[in-house]
Parts: sequence; structure tokens; C-alpha cells
Amino acid sequence: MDKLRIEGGRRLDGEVRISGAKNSALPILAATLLAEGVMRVGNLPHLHDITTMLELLGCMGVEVAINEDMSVETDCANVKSHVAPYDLVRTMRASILVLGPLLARYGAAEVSLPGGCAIGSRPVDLHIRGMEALGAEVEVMDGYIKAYVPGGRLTGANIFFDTVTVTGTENVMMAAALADGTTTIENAAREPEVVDMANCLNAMGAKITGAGTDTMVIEGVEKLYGCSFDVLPDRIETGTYLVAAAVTGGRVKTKDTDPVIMEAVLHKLEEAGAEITTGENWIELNMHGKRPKAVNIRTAPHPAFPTDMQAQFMVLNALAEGTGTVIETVFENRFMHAQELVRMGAEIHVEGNTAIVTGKEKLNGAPVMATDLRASASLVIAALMADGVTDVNRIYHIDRGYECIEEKFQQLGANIRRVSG
Ligand SMILES: CC(=O)N[C@H]1[C@@H](OP(=O)(O)OP(=O)(O)OC[C@H]2O[C@@H](n3ccc(=O)[nH]c3=O)[C@H](O)[C@@H]2O)O[C@H](CO)[C@@H](O)[C@@H]1O
Ligand SMILES: C=C(OP(=O)(O)O)C(=O)O
Repeated sequence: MDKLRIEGGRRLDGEVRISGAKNSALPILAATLLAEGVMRVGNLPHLHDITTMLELLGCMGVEVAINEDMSVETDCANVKSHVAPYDLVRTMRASILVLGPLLARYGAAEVSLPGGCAIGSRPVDLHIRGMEALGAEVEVMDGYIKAYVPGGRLTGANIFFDTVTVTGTENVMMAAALADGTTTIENAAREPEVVDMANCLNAMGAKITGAGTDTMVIEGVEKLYGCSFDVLPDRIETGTYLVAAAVTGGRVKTKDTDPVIMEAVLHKLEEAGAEITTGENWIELNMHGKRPKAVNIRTAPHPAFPTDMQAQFMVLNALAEGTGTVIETVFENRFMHAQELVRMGAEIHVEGNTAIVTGKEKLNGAPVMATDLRASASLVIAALMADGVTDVNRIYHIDRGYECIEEKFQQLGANIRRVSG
């Protein structure tokens, strides 16, 4: 199994291109199931999760062509299967996103339950209730969500989510786009990726308003059509490189990104003492060789501080001046990186959903194990400021969400390489 071997101690300096957002690309690829005619999706990140989603579409009969610029074209003219099998779903929770489009367009879906994962139990009850509210008959049997639409067409409804759910909002949005009548989603997720999906669906002919607010209105239309759409930049990848620059006292310019969707993270980086400058599609962070100051973090749905940046900021605090508190409110078990950071010499005390982190000037290199995607990223950042060599094991997690991570860090001056076995 591959690992990343990192020798710490180098200050990051340089420019890095940010890829398209995984969490936008996955739902938008699922939405291609709704399109009549050919649909082109561009700015796709080169990631395992994207390959898995393309494989999933392919096994349903979607014809997928990959263009030279790495955009893909999909054609659903020959879709024959409405099954998302366990073998694919178990490797990628976002497979649940085919449920809404399959029901809306084909009136039937069988999607394996994604199951729990390293960050919490992650149920899909709100997705199921959303589909039921739109008129689908759903039962959970043999590990699968088996659903069909009596009469073949979903019906608009008022849906209130008692918990803000990103992919739940996206699933209902896709289903409602082709339903009869109007759907209102209250307490909708406001994440930029939800807005990106609404923009894409509208470009396909949907009538969606209110994306980016907590109330969305979706007027169902008869048909949706293929269009050309580029997914938005990855704000979590951007934030990860900026935090890495901050902990090494360095200077990094992230290009092809979007400062407007990163307010909470940029604000915390400034609070940590970073100088941030931005342009329309770039963000530069300069620490001028200083050590960051500890910051308090509390994760919550957008526009608050994102849970997907929590692990990276825990490392920032572990190397900062002072003590910072990290509170995780979105997932019940997202501190698995804390234990590994402690093995590298970090001072972290976890109690329930709160971690109290007291900064040290340096950590120590050690073999560590990544347990989920952002945990893996946090261990790589920690290794950049550790004495000696760190091997980050189980990096298949990192390959789910970071395109060419070692090349990008090398470009910024880090001593990092992928080692087989
Ligand atoms: C592919 C994708 O976009 N993944 C992101 C998405 O995950 P995902 O969409 O899975 O996360 P949700 O927003 O749904 O989860 C938020 C909370 O709601 C709970 N919940 C969710 C659905 C449900 O049916 N029942 C329920 O109880 C979850 O357990 C969690 O505690 O948003 C998360 C929160 O920003 C991010 O960390 C993930 O990177
Ligand atoms: C938790 C994440 O992703 P997913 O929902 O795909 O597991 C993430 O991107 O940090």
C-alpha cells in the first residue's frame, strides 16, 4: 500500500493551482442522469472519487467520454440499470446522490446504503424522507434503498430538513427539478457546492431560486437538457494549502480559486496572524516567517467554519503560540487525527466534541495512519513541521480528495514523496 514520506522543516514558498471541487463535481456528475442529450462537465479534479462516480454512471448504462482537457461528456440515452451496487457505494458515500435523479427521471432506484465511516454514523434518513415527501415509495431491504415512483413522476412538496444536510439538499433539488409542481426546501444547506449544483441544473433548464439561502424553491419542469458546465474551485483544497503555508511560516499563492466562498477560513487565518491578499481568482497567504497564533474554531454548516477544514486547523493550533479550542458540531466522531498528532508530540486533550490544543514549536516525525480524507491532509501538514521523517500510511483516503498532492507540495518546496509498499 502506498504511503507519503515527508521530511519536515522546509518553509513553503510558491504558487499552486487549485483543482475543481470534489464536492461539486460528484453531485453534478450524478445530475447528468437528468439530462436529455449530451452533457459536458469540466474542471473536474483528477481523483479516485470522480473515477468511482464515472464507473457508477457507466454501470447504469451512461455513455461516458473523456475529452483531452479532462472534461467528460455523458449521454444517458441507453441507461438500463437503476442500481448503485454495494461494491461501488461502499468506497464512496456520495454515490447516494444518484437516488434523486434516478427516481425523477426513471421512476425507480436501488442504491446500496453507504454505511458508516471514520467520521461518524452518517445516516441517510433525511434523503429517504425527502424522496418519500416527493411521492416515492421507499423501503430499506438487504442493505439497499429500494424505491419507485407510483405513476412514474414525482410530485412537488414542502420539505423541511431538521438537520442541515448538504447531499440531502442536493438529492432533493435534483429530484424536484423534474417533479410535477413546486417544491420548497426549508433549512436547506447553503454551501457553495449546493449553489453550484443549482446553477448547473438551471443551465440544464431547471427553475430553481433561493440557492445559497436557507429556503429554496424548485418549480418542476418537463425535461432537462445537456449543457456545458465547469465546476467551481475546491475551497477545501485551497484552505489546506493555505494552512500548510501558515504552519511553515511561508508564502503560498493559490491560483484558479475563489476567495468569496472562503470567508470563514480566511478570517481565521488572519486571526492566526497571516497576511492574506486576494484577487478575483487567487488568494495569497504570507506568514513572513512568523509562527501562527492559536485560534478557536467551531464547525457548523456554511457560512460558518467548515468541518472539512477542522483537522487542518487542529494542526495549526498544535504548532501555534498559545492554546486554541476546536469544537466539532457537524460529525460526532471527527477527531481521529488527534490521536495520531499526539503520537507526533502534539498536546491535545479531547473531551466529547471539544479538543483543547496547546501549540508546540515543532512536532516529531513518526509513522502515522490516516483514517479519513481530511485527517490524512492534517497529518501531511503536521509532517511538514516535524523534526525528521514522517510516513503517512493508508493514503488511499487522501487520493479520494486531493489531486496530485505530492506534486503540488513539491512545487511549493516540500520534501515529500510517494513510496510504494
Ligand atoms: C460529497 C459531499 O458533499 N460531502 C460533504 C457533505 O457530506 P454530507 O452531505 O454527507 O453531510 P451532511 O451535510 O448530510 O451531514 C451533516 C449532518 O447531518 C447528518 N445527517 C445527514 C443526512 C441524513 O440523512 N441524516 C443525518 O442525520 C449527518 O450525520 C451529519 O451529522 O457535507 C459535509 C458537511 O459539510 C462535508 O463534510 C462533506 O465533505
Ligand atoms: C467528508 C468528506 O467527503 P465525503 O462526504 O465524500 O466522505 C470530505 O470531503 O472531507
